[in-house]
Amino acid sequence: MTNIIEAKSMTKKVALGKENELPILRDVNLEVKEGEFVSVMGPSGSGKSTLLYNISGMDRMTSGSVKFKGREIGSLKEEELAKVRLKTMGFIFQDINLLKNLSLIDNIMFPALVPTDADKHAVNQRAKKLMKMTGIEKLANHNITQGSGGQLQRVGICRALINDPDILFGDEPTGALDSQSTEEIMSILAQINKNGTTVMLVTHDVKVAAKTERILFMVDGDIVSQKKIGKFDAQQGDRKEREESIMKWLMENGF
Ligand SMILES: Nc1ncnc2c1ncn2[C@@H]1O[C@H](COP(=O)(O)OP(=O)(O)OP(=O)(O)O)[C@@H](O)[C@H]1O
Repeated sequence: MTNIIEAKSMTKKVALGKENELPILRDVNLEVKEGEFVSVMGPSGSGKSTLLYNISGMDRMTSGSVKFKGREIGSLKEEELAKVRLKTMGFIFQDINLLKNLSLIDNIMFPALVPTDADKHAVNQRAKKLMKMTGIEKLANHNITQGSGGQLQRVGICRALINDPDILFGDEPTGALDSQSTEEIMSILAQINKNGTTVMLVTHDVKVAAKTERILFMVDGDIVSQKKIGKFDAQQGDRKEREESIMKWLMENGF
């Protein structure tokens, strides 16, 4: 299978006062295959979010190489990079950041209406289809005060998918949700992945990681270990074994 992401010797340093630099990513190498469902775990402050932001071009790495679909993103100008992000990457976060003056469906449509020649009707149809897929079609004309956390995260997912991205990045997308909503969001993400979209999530939650197929473990700005567990299939009934094997592996890695 082709790599959608290939990162080599990626470093990120931030200035600490006038003369010191703090390394946040240290020589990270990473490959993600098209269609994979990957999660990133690790202690707080180990650089998980920074990794996600730097491979997606939301932040600029200090040195190294990141190829997205074979294209070096570090060499793209800001405007070109913004286009790549808008058209080929979707992002979901713990804080969903919806616009409060827009209805939920308008929030979802928003990223697709950035190009001035966008076909509004087609975008509206796609937004409705996504809302149906995530089970929130009845909330189209509601505003953000009228949805639960889980429902609003589904809105966030629909918004992230409106431009039909190749990859969906999530930074703790279930971090603020109860266990039932977390389950529902993970089922939706699994379905999206099954439909062909690559998914990469940062999570602290073993139950979330157990629904992904490969887990990366970060310590002090580098990926120090990884565990492949294969795609999750709810029918197989091995959820507990998956969670236990991840916990064991995390403990072996000193987590
Ligand atoms: N712009 C910045 N300036 C200074 N320090 C930063 C900056 N960005 C990140 N850091 C530091 O780099 C480290 C890694 O941050 P990051 O948010 O990537 O970690 P994380 O593993 O995602 O943590 P958490 O699980 O707590 O969200 C942290 O110590 C953080 O404080």
